Amino acid sequence: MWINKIEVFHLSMPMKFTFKSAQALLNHRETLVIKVIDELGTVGYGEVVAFNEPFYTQETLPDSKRVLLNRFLPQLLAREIKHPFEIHPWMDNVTYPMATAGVENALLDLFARRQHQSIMDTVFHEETQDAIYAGMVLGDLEITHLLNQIDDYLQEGYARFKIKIKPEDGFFKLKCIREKYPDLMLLADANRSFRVEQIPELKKIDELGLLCLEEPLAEENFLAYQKLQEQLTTPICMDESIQTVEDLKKAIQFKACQVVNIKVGRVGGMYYAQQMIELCRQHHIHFWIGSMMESGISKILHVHLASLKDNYIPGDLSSSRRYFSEDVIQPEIIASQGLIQVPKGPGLGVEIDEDILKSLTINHAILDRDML
Ligand SMILES: O=C(O)CCC(=O)c1ccccc1C(=O)O
Ligand SMILES: [Mg+2]
Repeated sequence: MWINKIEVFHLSMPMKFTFKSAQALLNHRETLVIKVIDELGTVGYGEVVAFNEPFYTQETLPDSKRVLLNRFLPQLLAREIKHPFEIHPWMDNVTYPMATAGVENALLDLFARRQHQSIMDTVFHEETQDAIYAGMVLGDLEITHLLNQIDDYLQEGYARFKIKIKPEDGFFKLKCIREKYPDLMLLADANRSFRVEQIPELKKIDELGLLCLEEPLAEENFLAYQKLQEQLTTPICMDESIQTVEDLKKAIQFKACQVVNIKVGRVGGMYYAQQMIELCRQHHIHFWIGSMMESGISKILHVHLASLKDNYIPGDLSSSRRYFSEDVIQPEIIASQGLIQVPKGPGLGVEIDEDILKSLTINHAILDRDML
């Protein structure tokens, strides 16, 4: 197939509240939506989920946008493609995993639509669930607010909660939650905020029966993680510490973690996400699906991935309305009684509302094969 036209929509989505983690404050979300159109007029969408600031990983949205418009997208228009994964040898997934993933995801959506297949059926050849359990992520909130939010979302049907923590009060908050809800499915994400001297705090957290502890250490070496995992019963979960398949192999070799949070953008696309899932399966590492406060285009892809039957826990996947007052996909994502339906149609299985997409766009670029 040939890609004849590519559109890049730079979105700015106002958030309904300010999200706070150990590393960042976020009150609006910018991403890039990539729309690809082939010679038959088939359309596919993908999203580049880099943040404006490098608080999570190194790639920033201005970097992704520059490399896409100057290099990746003109190169894509210039070659025939038999399968979306063919882009990986020449797109730089180490420096620009999120840009690469956005392009690959758009091509996969298009490719699957061409084949009249769901995006999961084009990549994985296995049975999947029709619905998945939703999971709520709560930022670093003041304790009474945090407990109230848990009450509210429990009533809405959410059963799994992830709390963003920092060294100063992470144990205190988790202990309060545990006292009120002894059986809650609970995990914590420290986003690399604990220094090695603060390991005693992590040992206290270890007593609270968490499903896993995500990215506890500021230390970026797997030996430190190995030593920590030896001292903890709670499984350590890696997120931003694993960006490439090589990183995952190293983490396995070091026994640095027992669990991996998979996000398609962070790892450079479904091609790598699938390789990582297979590696996890071979080495008895648990995996589950994260999220990045993105629009429905990337989030619904993660809903699809979370439909693999051996996910360790429900993902960071909640209703579109949790963060945004409107979503660019139709139907939007709805967690009802704690469940999200997995779309069945071709590609991502959802339609894009171009009116909403355009209303959220702050910059729009069009590349055409005729212009090469
Ligand atoms: O999308 C969500 O619901 C929040 C998920 C989350 O915690 C997160 C969101 C953006 C960047 C990094 C992370 C993370 O898991 O560390
Ligand atoms: Mg995380």
